[in-house]
Amino acid sequence: MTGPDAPDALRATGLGFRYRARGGWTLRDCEFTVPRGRITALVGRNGAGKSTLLHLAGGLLRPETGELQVLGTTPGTPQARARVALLTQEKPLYPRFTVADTLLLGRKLNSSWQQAPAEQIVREGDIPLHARVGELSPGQRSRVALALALGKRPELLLLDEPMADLDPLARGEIMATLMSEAAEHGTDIVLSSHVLPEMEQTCDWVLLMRDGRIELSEDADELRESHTVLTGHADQDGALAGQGVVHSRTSGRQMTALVRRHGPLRGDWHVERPRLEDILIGYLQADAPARPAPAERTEAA
Ligand SMILES: Nc1ncnc2c1ncn2[C@@H]1O[C@H](COP(=O)(O)OP(=O)(O)OP(=O)(O)O)[C@@H](O)[C@H]1O
Repeated sequence: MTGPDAPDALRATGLGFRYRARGGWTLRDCEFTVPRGRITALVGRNGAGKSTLLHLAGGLLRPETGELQVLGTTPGTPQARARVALLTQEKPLYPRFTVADTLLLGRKLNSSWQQAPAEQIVREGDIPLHARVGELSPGQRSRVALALALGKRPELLLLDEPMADLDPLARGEIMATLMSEAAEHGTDIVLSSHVLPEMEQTCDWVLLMRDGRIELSEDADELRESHTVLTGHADQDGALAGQGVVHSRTSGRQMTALVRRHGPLRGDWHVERPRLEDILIGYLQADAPARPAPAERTEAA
């Protein structure tokens, strides 16, 4: 089901999780929605909790507190498994199987299996169908794992750094295939990656994690609209009171700041519209979540 009444691609309320061996909370108080029809960039520093969140969404882990829904269903249930595909960093494949055997297994296990997109991904990588998976390079194995995930023709595709070991040309091809899948079949994609420039053209929703919490879950264009990069004399930083300063740095007398605009700007600034990449880097560089404007603090008090 799509349209305004369709369940969200992802919805979390009070979501918390901890690994038993570790003790402390890995995810805490996560509240967010990702609407349908989006290609989502899942970003955050190493250890922020991205893989854990994707494992929960794929049904490999269970929440300790709260709830996470995928397409309106509980992850890991047969209904969710039929509609959601998760590609983890481990990319579990049978090394003794040939590529053809691997795709055949995908076909046998999935009633919605589509051979054509799966084979396309493999052929684009010049991977012989008779090659054994265990003898492929890591990048080639990534391709086969992606082929398996796409062949399932999922409604929601969860990808955990799927292209980390692919060469730049392969990355471009895979991205293009993912985009055309999303456009043709309305596939929702959540893509965890540290390669921010790749997110610029492809992603239209951002899920940004910090220390196990969700800091942003927002439309990419709204983020671009609401943020500004300011450059000016450092002695006027007081003029930024009331703005949401995400991150700033001073070099000599010059200050550069990424700001979430709240009302008119004071001071004498050179103003630039940031790319999505600039915004994400600003949030990742910040030591703490962006300060709310004082007006909001007053309301909340
Ligand atoms: N199986 C596990 N057992 C115990 N702790 C774990 C396990 N997997 C991850 N963690 C811990 O949970 C935290 C979040 O890890 P996670 O892999 O979800 O982060 P991430 O954002 O995906 O990181 P990266 O960008 O490095 O892939 C980290 O502190 C990590 O050490």
